[in-house]
Amino acid sequence: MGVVLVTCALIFLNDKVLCAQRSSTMNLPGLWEFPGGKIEKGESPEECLVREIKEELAITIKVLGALKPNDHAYSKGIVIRLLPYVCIWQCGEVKLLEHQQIKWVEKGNLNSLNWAPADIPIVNDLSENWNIIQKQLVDYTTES
Ligand SMILES: Nc1nc2c([nH]c(=O)n2[C@@H]2O[C@H](COP(=O)(O)OP(=O)(O)OP(=O)(O)O)[C@@H](O)[C@H]2O)c(=O)[nH]1
Repeated sequence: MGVVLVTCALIFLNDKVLCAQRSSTMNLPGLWEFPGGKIEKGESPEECLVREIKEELAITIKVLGALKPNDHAYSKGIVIRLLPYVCIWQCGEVKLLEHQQIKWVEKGNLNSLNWAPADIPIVNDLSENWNIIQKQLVDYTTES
């Protein structure tokens, strides 16, 4: 059985990360996710993320590094491999082109959202590594 590769962006702005709620026209309506989408033929994960985030939220991001992927088997035998990347917001104003709403969420509130099942290990990993990621982001922004 094939595995569907899906990228997702953990977009940071200061000490918050962007979380997006899937709308009624998407599958898993009402559940929260990190925005992104399926990798197209010939695309790198980073290229996919930059494209998807422009398509979904109309903003430009910079992809900084990968976190641990998570495989999840949804019903109907579909397995998705969710590939999370730490990103920073670069420019543009968020427009909701597909999602119902977004929230900029701090570490302590991540668990209050109703996450898509495939995202739960990623949210846990993010919480555990939050301080390390924050330090890398500070180093990146002071260097550039
Ligand atoms: N983008 C994204 N998709 C996720 C997450 N968690 C999760 O289970 N998914 C699932 O991964 C699959 C791909 O997501 P998508 O529908 O956003 O991908 P896409 O934009 O390329 O879709 P399309 O083929 O309908 O245009 C969906 O089945 C979605 O429910 C997540 O955090 N981010």
